[in-house]
Amino acid sequence: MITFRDFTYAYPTSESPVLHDITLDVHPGRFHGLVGPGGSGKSTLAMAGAGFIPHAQGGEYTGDVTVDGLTVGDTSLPELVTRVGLVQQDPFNQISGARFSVREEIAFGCENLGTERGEMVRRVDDVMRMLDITHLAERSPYELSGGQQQVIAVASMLVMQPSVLILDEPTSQLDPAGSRMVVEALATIRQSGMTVLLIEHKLELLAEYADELHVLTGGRLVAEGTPEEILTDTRMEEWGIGRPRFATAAMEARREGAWPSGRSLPVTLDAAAAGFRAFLEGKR
Ligand SMILES: Nc1ncnc2c1ncn2[C@@H]1O[C@H](COP(=O)(O)OP(=O)(O)OP(=O)(O)O)[C@@H](O)[C@H]1O
Repeated sequence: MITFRDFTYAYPTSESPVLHDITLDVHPGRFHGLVGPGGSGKSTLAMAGAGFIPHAQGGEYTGDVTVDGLTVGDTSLPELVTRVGLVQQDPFNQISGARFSVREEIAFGCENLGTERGEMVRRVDDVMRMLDITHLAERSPYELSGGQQQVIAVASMLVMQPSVLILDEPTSQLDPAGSRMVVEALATIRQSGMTVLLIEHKLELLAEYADELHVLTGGRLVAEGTPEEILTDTRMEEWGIGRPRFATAAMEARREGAWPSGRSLPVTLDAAAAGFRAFLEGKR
């Protein structure tokens, strides 16, 4: 579990705080999504959750962040790394450089944690299967595409089985099928009790898989709720986030009188199809 309590933070070179009064609970076994326009502070919040802020970045903060009850500011990074994994935005920066093959790269974190060898091999195989990268096992991580490196970065964190996993746009270089596979794997893995916080611009995927969404604009949390509540919020355009295509299509239809009256806007393809079907049935 991660908690933020009245957390305000400024980088060493910032003139004013980048995050303001963040109070947020990310619960075990729940899949939380974080959305916000560019520059709203999402990556900063991710780094604060993983302890890179303040330990690696420095800066000034007030308030608290805790991971599994440990106050991040008072806990060393090596201690935090055993509990919380961060998949950063640029996968290339996350490759250790210390290993030759994808299999060894994925195992690297477990080796550092001292995981027993048989257990480590089993976990690496499981994660590669889950993310459909078994065929890349003997390749060098450096000769892979950006999208493949992103999947390797996710695998390298999942294999350590942290109690909290924070991912900063892990699908930005992936095609729709690859993106869905990664987000689906996160939704599956959280059922084992892992806490997941995903920063993601692909709203349709959040609509389908997340339990709860948080909206960050200008360094402030301005809304939270279910995907249905957040993604159909009339302020989504004003916040610079947009909305799922299915909600936009239904809004257009509603303006034309072609959406069942009183029915809420859909955020998934299935909900949109059901709405249009209900409208057509009502016409018969
Ligand atoms: N190392 C840094 N030092 C000073 N300011 C920074 C640093 N990193 C980010 N910022 C500033 O903090 C603010 C929030 O940036 P952040 O990267 O957290 O936003 P973001 O929502 O993740 O953006 P994006 O979606 O574009 O990745 C921005 O104004 C950015 O310029």
